[in-house]
Amino acid sequence: MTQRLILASNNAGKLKEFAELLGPIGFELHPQGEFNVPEAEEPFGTFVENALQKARHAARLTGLPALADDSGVCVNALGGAPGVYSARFAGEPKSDVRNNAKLVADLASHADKSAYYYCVLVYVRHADDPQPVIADGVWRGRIIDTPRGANGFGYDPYFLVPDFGKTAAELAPEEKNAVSHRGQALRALVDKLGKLA
Ligand SMILES: O=c1nc[nH]c2c1ncn2[C@H]1C[C@H](O)[C@@H](COP(=O)(O)OP(=O)(O)OP(=O)(O)O)O1
Ligand SMILES: [Mg+2]
Repeated sequence: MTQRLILASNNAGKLKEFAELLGPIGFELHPQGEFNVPEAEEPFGTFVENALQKARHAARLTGLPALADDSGVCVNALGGAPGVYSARFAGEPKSDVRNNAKLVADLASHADKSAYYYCVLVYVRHADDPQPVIADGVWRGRIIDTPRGANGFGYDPYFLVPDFGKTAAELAPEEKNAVSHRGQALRALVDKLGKLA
């Protein structure tokens, strides 16, 4: 049986990855934009609080179950920055180009380029769901200063994945989904939903 689900995101890169991951396993996905849901506030200092806020916001405005993703890149030499502030690292309005330029500049004087992507997903059955389903994922790599690849989104052209010798933007979509922070989190979430069903 297919399950209708609102994706509580306006990020086209995320929406594409969710469609690739969830479409084939029986979810009928609707980006929140289809319901004219505006972007939720993300005022918190933790990924999980922001994801919960986004999921509740979409569920409240649509009356449907909602899935939200809050994610970012955490750089060890920068004390975990940009982390939860990844989307607005270089200020408003959000810009991947300026975020990546700032990341490379901030790291220039550091030898340690290690980093990881983090993703937390929150699923709510309705806005006041007392049992949100939560799962997360981590994907380790390092930041390079010259972009490579045209796939993916965000920081992907600068995120080198040692196991592949490629950036996340050089991986095919299915390769990225198989190992990424988002892919890991989503498989864990689906597993939990199955157990609850
Ligand atoms: O796989 C990824 N590949 C590249 N970059 C990524 C990835 N995953 C997260 N990121 C970056 C993009 C953005 O700078 C931030 C997420 O910010 P975040 O607030 O969660 O998303 P967003 O504002 O773009 O869309 P929305 O809140 O509507 O879901 O981390
Ligand atoms: Mg956001």
